[in-house]
Amino acid sequence: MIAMGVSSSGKSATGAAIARRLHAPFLDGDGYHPPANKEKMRNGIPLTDEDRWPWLETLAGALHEAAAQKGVAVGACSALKRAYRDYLTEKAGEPILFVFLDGDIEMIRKRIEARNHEFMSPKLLDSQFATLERPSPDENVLAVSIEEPIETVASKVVKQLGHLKVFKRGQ
Ligand SMILES: Nc1ncnc2c1ncn2[C@@H]1O[C@H](COP(=O)(O)OP(=O)(O)OP(=O)(O)O)[C@@H](O)[C@H]1O
Ligand SMILES: O=C(O)[C@H](O)[C@@H](O)[C@H](O)[C@H](O)CO
Repeated sequence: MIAMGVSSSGKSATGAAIARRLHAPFLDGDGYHPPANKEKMRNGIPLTDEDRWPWLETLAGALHEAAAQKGVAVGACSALKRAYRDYLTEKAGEPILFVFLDGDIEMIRKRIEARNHEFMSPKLLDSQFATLERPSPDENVLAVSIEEPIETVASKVVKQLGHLKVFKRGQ
Protein backbone atom coordinates (compact mmCIF):
# COMPACT_ATOMS: atom_id res chain seq x y z
CA MET A 1 0.00 0.00 0.00
CA ILE A 2 1.21 3.55 -0.65
CA ALA A 3 -0.10 6.80 0.81
CA MET A 4 0.07 9.23 -2.13
CA GLY A 5 -0.58 12.91 -2.74
CA VAL A 6 1.02 16.29 -3.05
CA SER A 7 3.59 17.58 -0.59
CA SER A 8 2.06 18.11 2.87
CA SER A 9 -1.08 16.10 2.05
CA GLY A 10 -0.09 13.91 5.00
CA LYS A 11 1.67 10.93 3.39
CA SER A 12 4.30 10.59 6.13
CA ALA A 13 2.02 11.18 9.13
CA THR A 14 -1.03 9.29 7.86
CA GLY A 15 1.02 6.51 6.30
CA ALA A 16 2.80 5.92 9.60
CA ALA A 17 -0.55 5.90 11.46
CA ILE A 18 -1.95 3.33 9.02
CA ALA A 19 1.18 1.19 9.36
CA ARG A 20 0.85 1.23 13.15
CA ARG A 21 -2.73 -0.04 12.87
CA LEU A 22 -1.64 -2.82 10.51
CA HIS A 23 1.50 -3.67 12.51
CA ALA A 24 3.27 -3.23 9.18
CA PRO A 25 6.62 -1.71 8.24
CA PHE A 26 6.43 1.92 7.08
CA LEU A 27 8.74 3.14 4.29
CA ASP A 28 8.76 6.90 3.73
CA GLY A 29 9.67 7.85 0.17
CA ASP A 30 11.36 11.00 1.47
CA GLY A 31 14.22 8.82 2.69
CA TYR A 32 14.84 7.25 -0.74
CA HIS A 33 15.62 10.47 -2.64
CA PRO A 34 19.26 10.89 -3.72
CA PRO A 35 20.96 14.06 -2.39
CA ALA A 36 20.63 15.74 -5.81
CA ASN A 37 16.82 15.49 -5.66
CA LYS A 38 16.75 16.89 -2.14
CA GLU A 39 18.98 19.78 -3.18
CA LYS A 40 16.70 20.64 -6.09
CA MET A 41 13.60 20.68 -3.88
CA ARG A 42 15.42 22.59 -1.16
CA ASN A 43 16.07 25.25 -3.79
CA GLY A 44 12.47 25.28 -4.95
CA ILE A 45 13.18 23.46 -8.20
CA PRO A 46 10.52 20.87 -9.18
CA LEU A 47 11.73 17.35 -9.93
CA THR A 48 11.54 16.00 -13.48
CA ASP A 49 10.48 12.53 -14.62
CA GLU A 50 14.18 11.70 -14.99
CA ASP A 51 14.78 12.68 -11.37
CA ARG A 52 11.91 10.49 -10.20
CA TRP A 53 12.29 7.15 -12.07
CA PRO A 54 15.34 5.89 -10.10
CA TRP A 55 13.76 7.07 -6.83
CA LEU A 56 10.50 5.25 -7.60
CA GLU A 57 12.36 2.08 -8.57
CA THR A 58 14.37 2.05 -5.34
CA LEU A 59 11.27 2.64 -3.22
CA ALA A 60 9.29 -0.06 -5.06
CA GLY A 61 12.05 -2.59 -4.47
CA ALA A 62 12.20 -1.77 -0.79
CA LEU A 63 8.42 -2.11 -0.50
CA HIS A 64 8.55 -5.47 -2.27
CA GLU A 65 11.19 -6.73 0.19
CA ALA A 66 9.30 -5.42 3.22
CA ALA A 67 6.04 -6.99 2.04
CA ALA A 68 7.83 -10.28 1.32
CA GLN A 69 8.94 -10.42 4.95
CA LYS A 70 5.87 -9.05 6.70
CA GLY A 71 3.00 -9.84 4.32
CA VAL A 72 2.11 -6.19 3.90
CA ALA A 73 4.01 -2.90 3.79
CA VAL A 74 2.95 0.74 3.84
CA GLY A 75 4.81 3.35 1.81
CA ALA A 76 4.60 7.13 1.46
CA CYS A 77 5.23 8.53 -1.99
CA SER A 78 3.78 11.48 -3.89
CA ALA A 79 3.20 9.26 -6.97
CA LEU A 80 1.77 12.34 -8.66
CA LYS A 81 1.37 10.90 -12.16
CA ARG A 82 -0.42 7.77 -13.29
CA ALA A 83 2.77 6.69 -15.04
CA TYR A 84 4.56 6.80 -11.67
CA ARG A 85 1.87 4.66 -10.04
CA ASP A 86 2.02 2.13 -12.87
CA TYR A 87 5.83 2.09 -12.65
CA LEU A 88 5.78 1.55 -8.87
CA THR A 89 3.40 -1.39 -9.33
CA GLU A 90 5.51 -2.85 -12.13
CA LYS A 91 8.75 -2.56 -10.14
CA ALA A 92 7.17 -3.90 -6.96
CA GLY A 93 5.88 -6.88 -8.92
CA GLU A 94 2.75 -6.98 -6.78
CA PRO A 95 -0.58 -5.14 -6.57
CA ILE A 96 -0.35 -1.82 -4.73
CA LEU A 97 -3.31 -0.01 -3.21
CA PHE A 98 -2.76 3.75 -3.54
CA VAL A 99 -4.39 5.71 -0.74
CA PHE A 100 -4.94 9.14 -2.28
CA LEU A 101 -4.88 11.87 0.39
CA ASP A 102 -7.19 14.40 -1.19
CA GLY A 103 -7.40 18.01 -0.08
CA ASP A 104 -7.67 21.48 -1.59
CA ILE A 105 -4.63 23.61 -2.21
CA GLU A 106 -5.39 26.30 0.35
CA MET A 107 -5.90 23.80 3.17
CA ILE A 108 -2.61 22.10 2.26
CA ARG A 109 -0.80 25.42 1.83
CA LYS A 110 -1.56 26.25 5.45
CA ARG A 111 -0.04 22.94 6.48
CA ILE A 112 3.10 23.17 4.37
CA GLU A 113 3.79 26.69 5.60
CA ALA A 114 3.31 25.70 9.24
CA ARG A 115 5.86 22.89 9.25
CA ASN A 116 9.60 22.53 8.94
CA HIS A 117 10.79 19.93 6.46
CA GLU A 118 14.30 18.64 5.79
CA PHE A 119 14.17 19.78 2.15
CA MET A 120 10.69 20.40 0.73
CA SER A 121 10.18 24.09 -0.06
CA PRO A 122 6.60 25.43 0.32
CA LYS A 123 7.27 27.22 -2.98
CA LEU A 124 6.82 23.86 -4.72
CA LEU A 125 3.20 23.32 -3.73
CA ASP A 126 1.78 24.93 -6.88
CA SER A 127 3.99 22.74 -9.09
CA GLN A 128 2.90 19.69 -7.11
CA PHE A 129 -0.75 20.42 -7.91
CA ALA A 130 0.12 21.21 -11.53
CA THR A 131 1.85 17.83 -11.86
CA LEU A 132 -0.78 15.84 -9.96
CA GLU A 133 -2.88 13.55 -12.12
CA ARG A 134 -5.84 12.67 -9.90
CA PRO A 135 -6.22 8.88 -9.87
CA SER A 136 -8.76 7.44 -12.33
CA PRO A 137 -11.58 5.07 -11.27
CA ASP A 138 -9.83 2.18 -13.06
CA GLU A 139 -6.77 2.51 -10.80
CA ASN A 140 -6.34 0.53 -7.57
CA VAL A 141 -6.93 3.60 -5.44
CA LEU A 142 -8.80 4.54 -2.27
CA ALA A 143 -9.36 8.30 -2.12
CA VAL A 144 -9.81 9.89 1.30
CA SER A 145 -10.43 13.44 2.41
CA ILE A 146 -7.73 14.89 4.65
CA GLU A 147 -10.00 17.43 6.32
CA GLU A 148 -10.27 15.31 9.45
CA PRO A 149 -7.37 14.69 11.88
CA ILE A 150 -4.61 12.26 10.98
CA GLU A 151 -5.73 9.48 13.31
CA THR A 152 -9.34 9.73 12.06
CA VAL A 153 -8.21 9.51 8.45
CA ALA A 154 -5.98 6.52 9.24
CA SER A 155 -8.79 4.69 11.05
CA LYS A 156 -11.17 5.30 8.13
CA VAL A 157 -8.64 3.88 5.67
CA VAL A 158 -8.00 0.75 7.73
CA LYS A 159 -11.72 0.19 8.14
CA GLN A 160 -12.18 0.15 4.35
CA LEU A 161 -9.27 -2.20 3.61
CA GLY A 162 -11.27 -5.37 4.09
CA HIS A 163 -12.64 -5.42 0.56
CA LEU A 164 -9.73 -3.78 -1.24
CA LYS A 165 -6.48 -5.08 -2.79
CA VAL A 166 -3.63 -4.06 -0.52
CA PHE A 167 0.10 -4.43 -0.91
CA LYS A 168 0.11 -8.03 0.25
CA ARG A 169 1.67 -11.19 -1.06
CA GLY A 170 -0.66 -13.65 -2.72
CA GLN A 171 -3.36 -11.05 -3.41
N1 LIG B 1 -5.24 15.15 8.35
C1 LIG B 1 -4.43 16.13 8.83
N2 LIG B 1 -4.96 17.10 9.63
C2 LIG B 1 -4.17 18.09 10.09
N3 LIG B 1 -2.83 18.22 9.84
C3 LIG B 1 -2.28 17.28 9.05
C4 LIG B 1 -3.03 16.19 8.51
N4 LIG B 1 -2.18 15.42 7.76
C5 LIG B 1 -0.97 16.00 7.84
N5 LIG B 1 -1.01 17.10 8.62
C6 LIG B 1 0.12 18.00 8.94
O1 LIG B 1 0.54 18.56 7.71
C7 LIG B 1 1.97 18.60 7.65
C8 LIG B 1 2.46 17.73 6.48
O2 LIG B 1 2.24 16.38 6.79
P1 LIG B 1 3.23 15.25 6.20
O3 LIG B 1 4.64 15.68 6.41
O4 LIG B 1 2.80 13.94 6.75
O5 LIG B 1 2.87 15.37 4.64
P2 LIG B 1 3.64 14.67 3.42
O6 LIG B 1 2.62 14.47 2.36
O7 LIG B 1 4.40 13.49 3.89
O8 LIG B 1 4.66 15.81 3.02
P3 LIG B 1 5.98 15.63 2.11
O9 LIG B 1 5.51 14.93 0.87
O10 LIG B 1 6.43 17.02 1.86
O11 LIG B 1 6.92 14.82 2.92
C9 LIG B 1 2.48 18.09 9.00
O12 LIG B 1 2.71 19.20 9.84
C10 LIG B 1 1.32 17.26 9.51
O13 LIG B 1 1.29 17.20 10.93
O1 LIG C 1 7.42 13.85 -6.54
C1 LIG C 1 7.93 14.89 -6.05
O2 LIG C 1 7.88 16.02 -6.52
C2 LIG C 1 8.64 14.72 -4.75
O3 LIG C 1 8.60 13.36 -4.34
C3 LIG C 1 7.96 15.46 -3.66
O4 LIG C 1 6.61 15.04 -3.58
C4 LIG C 1 8.72 15.16 -2.36
O5 LIG C 1 9.40 13.94 -2.40
C5 LIG C 1 7.79 14.93 -1.23
O6 LIG C 1 6.82 15.90 -1.23
C6 LIG C 1 8.62 14.95 0.03
O7 LIG C 1 8.94 16.25 0.39
